[in-house]
Amino acid sequence: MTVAFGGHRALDGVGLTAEPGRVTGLIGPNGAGKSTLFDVVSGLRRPSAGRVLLDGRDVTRLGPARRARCGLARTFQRLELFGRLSVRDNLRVAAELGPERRRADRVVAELLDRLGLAPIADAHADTLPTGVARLVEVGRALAARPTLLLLDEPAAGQDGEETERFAALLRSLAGDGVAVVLVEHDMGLVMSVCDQVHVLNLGKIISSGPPEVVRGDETVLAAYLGDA
Ligand SMILES: Nc1ncnc2c1ncn2[C@@H]1O[C@H](COP(=O)(O)OP(=O)(O)OP(=O)(O)O)[C@@H](O)[C@H]1O
Repeated sequence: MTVAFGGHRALDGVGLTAEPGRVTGLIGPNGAGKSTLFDVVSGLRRPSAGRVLLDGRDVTRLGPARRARCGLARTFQRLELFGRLSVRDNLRVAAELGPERRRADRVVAELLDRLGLAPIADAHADTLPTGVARLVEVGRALAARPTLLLLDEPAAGQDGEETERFAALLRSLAGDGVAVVLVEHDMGLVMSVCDQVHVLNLGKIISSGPPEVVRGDETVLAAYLGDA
């Protein structure tokens, strides 16, 4: 896909595949184009060129709501929770719109438990520390029972212990068959949970491969040091 803002190409012929049962990492310096790519995949932005396929179906012309019904869910770098609602109700809103709306109560209870949020189920979202609020946003995405889950910096604001629990959650989601795409600046998390990592720089993929290969790629190091 390609996205042009005037003469500037935020994405320039970028292609990647997210496989079911795999965690796919998307990393790159600030401004590389990661969030723009999520916007194109989730339908918030039309690409200037290119296509988005979901389970082989071309969804490029579908809006975000239709794509959500096809099994796509995402979180946002800037939190988009309903601040005046409780943690439970944030999850419930999504569960009641999802494919299991008839058993929304059970979906919410299961997610509160799986994400360790049960003790704070009644807290208002706008009272939560950022790291916990991000987890609620992940929970809200999961309430839609996605087959493709896009996570935009979900671990920002989490402490070490929270990040470790979060890594286990990501692996267990992949174990359930979800295709997870992770945009994240925490390299420890990316390298420990991803099966495949793509590195974006200035709108182009400059390296792809398993974490251990990408980590040793000199082009990647140079891009992060502002040299590529
Ligand atoms: N609406 C817009 N209009 C013009 N330029 C934009 C717009 N949105 C993003 N850009 C530009 O596109 C490029 C990619 O931005 P994007 O937010 O996708 O990067 P990113 O990799 O997600 O960065 P970060 O890690 O800082 O979140 C940047 O140069 C940014 O300034």
